[in-house]
Amino acid sequence: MSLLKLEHVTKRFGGLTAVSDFNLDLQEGELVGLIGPNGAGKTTIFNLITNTYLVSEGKIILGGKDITGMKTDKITAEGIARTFQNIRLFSELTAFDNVRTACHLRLKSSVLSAVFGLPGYRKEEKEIDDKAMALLKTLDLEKYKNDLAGSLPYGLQRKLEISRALATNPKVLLLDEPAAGMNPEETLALAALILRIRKEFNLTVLLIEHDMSLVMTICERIIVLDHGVTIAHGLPKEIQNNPEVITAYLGTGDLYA
Ligand SMILES: Nc1ncnc2c1ncn2[C@@H]1O[C@H](COP(=O)(O)OP(=O)(O)OP(=O)(O)O)[C@@H](O)[C@H]1O
Repeated sequence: MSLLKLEHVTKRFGGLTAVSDFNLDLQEGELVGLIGPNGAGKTTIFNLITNTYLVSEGKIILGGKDITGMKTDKITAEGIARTFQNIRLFSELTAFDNVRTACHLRLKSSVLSAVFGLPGYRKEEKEIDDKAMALLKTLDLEKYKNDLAGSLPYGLQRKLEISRALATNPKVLLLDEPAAGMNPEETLALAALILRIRKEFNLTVLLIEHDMSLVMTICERIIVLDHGVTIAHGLPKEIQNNPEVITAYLGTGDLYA
């Protein structure tokens, strides 16, 4: 079943067309890779899906509902979560509190019940603590729960970002270069982790990644962008042998990294 659709999506920044007539039909449960050389328009697509940038043209549809132009927090509530290329954590908060704050995005109690510490609010706070702890466990981060996020090694910060994204109960998870800064061993573990959380949380995943070993191993299909234009779309094997893709990457060495 189709879960997330982008129809003829275009984004212009003044005279620059960062994304041009982009189409995507993400099926429920799929893991799709979005690749392309630097500046191809990949992160812009994430920013369009989450309405961090307003589309210039086109539509974004989630589960049959048009979410184009919807406020970013409503899009989160509709079930889309993301991580960022440049990690965005509260570096002065502990790992636990980072996940807790993300869980609060789904809090149901009113401000009034929070101010007066009413039972409903206290119950919800306890549920949030439990959920945050469970998420840290899922990502093998529980032993770092009291460490400040900013003090964690890069690879662990990336995992903490994923646990924050999961805290909002997403249907669709947008991962923006989750392997950046990871060594080959960590990247291998990340591949297993992405597959595991997809299953455990019934996720549909769109993955931006420069690490081709990761993309080619775990993605079921791949979309390739170059200068905002989709130049190829297919199975990992097809993409690896596509002459246009090889040309786009020529000189970057990324495709066979
Ligand atoms: N807010 C903005 N204002 C103006 N131009 C922008 C803005 N955001 C992105 N761009 C431009 O849009 C193009 C696509 O950028 P984008 O960050 O989406 O590429 P990318 O494929 O994610 O690249 P990378 O792999 O290096 O992260 C680039 O030319 C970039 O400079």
